[in-house]
Amino acid sequence: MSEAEAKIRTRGLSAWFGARPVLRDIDIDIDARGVTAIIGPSGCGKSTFIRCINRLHEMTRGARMSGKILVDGVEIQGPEVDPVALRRRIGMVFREPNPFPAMSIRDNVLAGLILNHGRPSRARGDEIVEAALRQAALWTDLRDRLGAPGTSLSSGQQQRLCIARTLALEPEIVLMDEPCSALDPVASAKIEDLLHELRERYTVVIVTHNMQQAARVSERAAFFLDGELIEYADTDTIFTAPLDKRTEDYITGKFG
Ligand SMILES: Nc1ncnc2c1ncn2[C@@H]1O[C@H](COP(=O)(O)OP(=O)(O)OP(=O)(O)O)[C@@H](O)[C@H]1O
Repeated sequence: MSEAEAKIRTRGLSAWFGARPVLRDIDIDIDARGVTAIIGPSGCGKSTFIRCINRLHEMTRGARMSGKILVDGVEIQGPEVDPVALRRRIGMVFREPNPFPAMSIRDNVLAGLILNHGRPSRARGDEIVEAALRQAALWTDLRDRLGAPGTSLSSGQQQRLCIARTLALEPEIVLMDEPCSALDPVASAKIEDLLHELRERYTVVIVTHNMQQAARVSERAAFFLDGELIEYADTDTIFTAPLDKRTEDYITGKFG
């Protein structure tokens, strides 16, 4: 993987909560487009890693990071980078579906845009809502009830609505933190199907504790342990011929 091609590059990325180190010296290059899975046992720093990439980590009291994160070769921590603008380019989907309860489905999709740029015209809003719901595979189901509350949907639909809300901002990178952990297997399968579509257009980085899911949805996988990046390779290699014994022990279920 050449450095010039990497969409996201970290060099010596370390992170702390208070005095406690949770990421140590992570160097990784993530190519544009496709899905990269971040795997590893609970507490190994997976969420912290992706929260550094969109500068959410630094919003936590007492949390800090050092090292470099580059997106398209440009450092994202510099004082000249506006974290809010950065988060439009680097969207995030969280574990629990979190649509805004007081808002309609339509306004939920537009929420990020309204916050950033004000309410678009009716016609432009319609276009954005349709495009985002289509990408989230919700348009056919929801086109006739866009005025209903976002919370009237099933939890799987709510999570896809949150994905639509992220996509409405036309991000380049989509970070997902265990997006299926609150969903049943059928709803999880729908999100996985969606990932197969999104990989064509976006650079997706997904944290998952589900090995089968990582194997199904990702092209590349990074195994973290105790805040360190132990191994990073194409997903087939990680699952069939890992180089590091610790990766092998983890993927074969010996710990974690
Ligand atoms: N807000 C916080 N304050 C203090 N420590 C935290 C905070 N959030 C996470 N940690 C600690 O930092 C370490 C890394 O957490 P992180 O959530 O990044 O791990 P993870 O691999 O995503 O874990 P899990 O799979 O359980 O979510 C853990 O030991 C966790 O307890």
